[in-house]
Amino acid sequence: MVYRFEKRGSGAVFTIDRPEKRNAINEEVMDGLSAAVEAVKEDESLRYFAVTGEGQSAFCSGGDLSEFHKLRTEEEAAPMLGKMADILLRMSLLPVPVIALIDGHAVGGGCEIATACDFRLVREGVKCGFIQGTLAITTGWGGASHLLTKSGRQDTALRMLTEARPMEARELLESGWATVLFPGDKFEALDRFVEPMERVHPSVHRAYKKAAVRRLLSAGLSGQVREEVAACARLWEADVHHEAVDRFLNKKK
Ligand SMILES: CC[C@@H](C(=O)O)C(=O)SCCNC(=O)CCNC(=O)[C@H](O)C(C)(C)COP(=O)(O)OP(=O)(O)OC[C@H]1O[C@@H](n2cnc3c(N)ncnc32)[C@H](O)[C@@H]1OP(=O)(O)O
Repeated sequence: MVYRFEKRGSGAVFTIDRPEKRNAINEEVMDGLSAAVEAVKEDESLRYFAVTGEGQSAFCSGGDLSEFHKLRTEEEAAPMLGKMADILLRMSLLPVPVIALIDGHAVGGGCEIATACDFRLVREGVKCGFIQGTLAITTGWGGASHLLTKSGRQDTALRMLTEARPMEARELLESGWATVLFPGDKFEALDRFVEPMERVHPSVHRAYKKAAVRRLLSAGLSGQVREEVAACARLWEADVHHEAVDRFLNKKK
């Protein structure tokens, strides 16, 4: 199994379990996350949903380039991008707070998954970034739309996207992307984070989350995500993108 979905205390945790691939996302992980999102949506006993990655090397390294490199054209890339963008959109609209528990680097689509969450708990020393630009593509899973919709400062958000570099944890906190930084064990950090929430009746969380969802939808998030998928698919088929992915996949050969 390349993922785990488990209840934990008052919440549920989805763990991407491909540490040897730095928790890169393939179709099987996508299907697992999609099913987990549906299960959380239907389970009224849950107070939160957390997403994390196995091990401390990576939260998630984005799309599995060895698998998705087979997609060559705009028409081939668009369904894969659209599928994950839809899963992340549904995750962001869940009726409970959604938490990214980031214990290792989050790059590319990994950074998009984290951005689609309501909160980002980042271990000190970890780096996160929208590095897609180094592969001559934009974000294709809706990450830029989530970032630009939720971010207080458009200049900060655009800088993160256009510089396309992994950022230090301290910088991520200062930019407002990271909610908190934590030292040490990720589940202790998660428990510390949810403990004050657990003193409040869950119906209050659900009511506030509904207000947050209304704000996202009234800002036109769904349509922006669709446009983002299409823009990434157009760039995907260019030689400059395929050459950059070849360089990554062949770097040790
Ligand atoms: C497709 C959607 C698109 C989007 O819409 O956002 C994307 O996500 S584009 C993908 C962006 N991701 C990348 O460019 C890959 C980034 N990976 C890294 O920068 C590094 O791997 C890391 C996450 C910083 C970790 O570095 P390190 O600990 O030094 O590990 P290695 O680089 O040696 O990797 C170990 C192993 O894992 C393979 N790997 C890593 N990431 C991916 C990936 N995204 N897809 C496929 N495989 C990946 C890497 O090739 C190594 O394999 P072996 O050489 O066989 O051990």
